[in-house]
Amino acid sequence: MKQQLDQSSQMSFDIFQKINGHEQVVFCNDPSTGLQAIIAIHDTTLGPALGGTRMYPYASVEDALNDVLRLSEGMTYKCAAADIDFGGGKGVIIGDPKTDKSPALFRAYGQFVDSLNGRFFTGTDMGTTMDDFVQAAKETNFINGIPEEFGGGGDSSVPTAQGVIYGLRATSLYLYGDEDLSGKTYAIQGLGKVGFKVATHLLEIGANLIVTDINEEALKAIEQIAAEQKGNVTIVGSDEIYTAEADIFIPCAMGGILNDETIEKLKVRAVVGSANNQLKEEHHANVLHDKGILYAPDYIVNSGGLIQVADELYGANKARVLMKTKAIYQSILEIYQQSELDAITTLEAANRKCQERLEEQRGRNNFYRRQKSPKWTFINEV
Ligand SMILES: NC(=O)C1=CN([C@@H]2O[C@H](COP(=O)(O)OP(=O)(O)OC[C@H]3O[C@@H](n4cnc5c(N)ncnc54)[C@H](O)[C@@H]3O)[C@@H](O)[C@H]2O)C=CC1
Ligand SMILES: O=C(O)CCC(=O)C(=O)O
Repeated sequence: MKQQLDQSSQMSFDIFQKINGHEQVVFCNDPSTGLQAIIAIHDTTLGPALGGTRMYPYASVEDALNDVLRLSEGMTYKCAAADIDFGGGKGVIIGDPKTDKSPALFRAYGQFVDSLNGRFFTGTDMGTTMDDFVQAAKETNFINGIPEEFGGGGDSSVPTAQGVIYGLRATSLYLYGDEDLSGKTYAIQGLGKVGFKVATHLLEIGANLIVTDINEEALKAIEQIAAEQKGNVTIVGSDEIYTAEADIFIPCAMGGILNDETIEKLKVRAVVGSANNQLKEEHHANVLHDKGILYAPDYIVNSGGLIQVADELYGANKARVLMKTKAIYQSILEIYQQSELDAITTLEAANRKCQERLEEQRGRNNFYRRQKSPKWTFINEV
């Protein structure tokens, strides 16, 4: 017995070390549906936690935990940067989205979300779709980004993709003195919900694309659109995307793709994409900076989806969503300018801005309670 107690106290210690900086981490286990999920709530200084739920065939529980911890922390910064009264949270479901999904699994997940009683709101992310969350929404009200006919604000990847386009325009203005995106070449990694919309828009305006995806159907679909529009698309392998001769690299798949190995290969002038946690580690922002590659902080570029789902919780308003999404353009430009002025990386410039907002608000309410709904601070600005 003694030995068992010692072991368990050792384990608790390790877990608490690992989740240090997070308020709450919930392990969700439902053997009958096969659901194994982790929900992480990083910081509710600004309001209840908000963040999508990812489904991915993680190689280990530790990988899943690492991912959800980092993603939820990113959401705290994303909310602060977008001036949204929500905090950082995220969910991950361990499983293959192609083979392990079922309506029952998402209903079981919905029950776990409901058990948090409003401390965590969630919806789609990589590997999950609106249909999945229509199932989850049968069990809880704390779901967003579902179709309008089910009471949601619709597909959040639409404003996310719009935000990426605004980020690209700001980058183009900063680098080339002209925000026009046509005629340039873009390397896109991932043609899913966000990447496909970005690619389609760029083709429509006459840009050249170099694309990669592990999903053959997505590649065929973009080829077809290019053929219809007489656009220029080159398909490359997963590794070749890093050596693509392009103006801007647009990562729209998984995180950690900007690392020692890949940055070395990059031939682009800037990186502007939707993928969360693009930098493998924070110091990779310096590696990019030293190489003269402009990095648009991911959590600012990809905040369009968050802007929409946060708005939805107060009654969806498309004009307000578009207005706030457009602000990504100005935010990105300001971050580039601040980084140049202070001779710091763009990531540091963005982080400083977020830390200031968090500090300013910390005294107000440092632990969200459901009885105290956050107040919408953004009134009649449309
Ligand atoms: N959907 C949204 O509104 C938001 C998405 N994001 C982030 O943007 C990224 C993309 O999200 P979604 O488009 O929603 O996901 P998705 O699951 O719809 O699309 C991801 C695409 O990447 C492809 N992919 C996966 N591994 C790959 C690899 N090794 N090489 C090339 N392609 C690969 C997949 O086949 C898929 O087509 C994720 O990192 C997500 O967290 C961030 C903010 C909001
Ligand atoms: O886009 C969403 O649906 C929610 C926000 C989110 O999870 C994200 O920005 O990563």
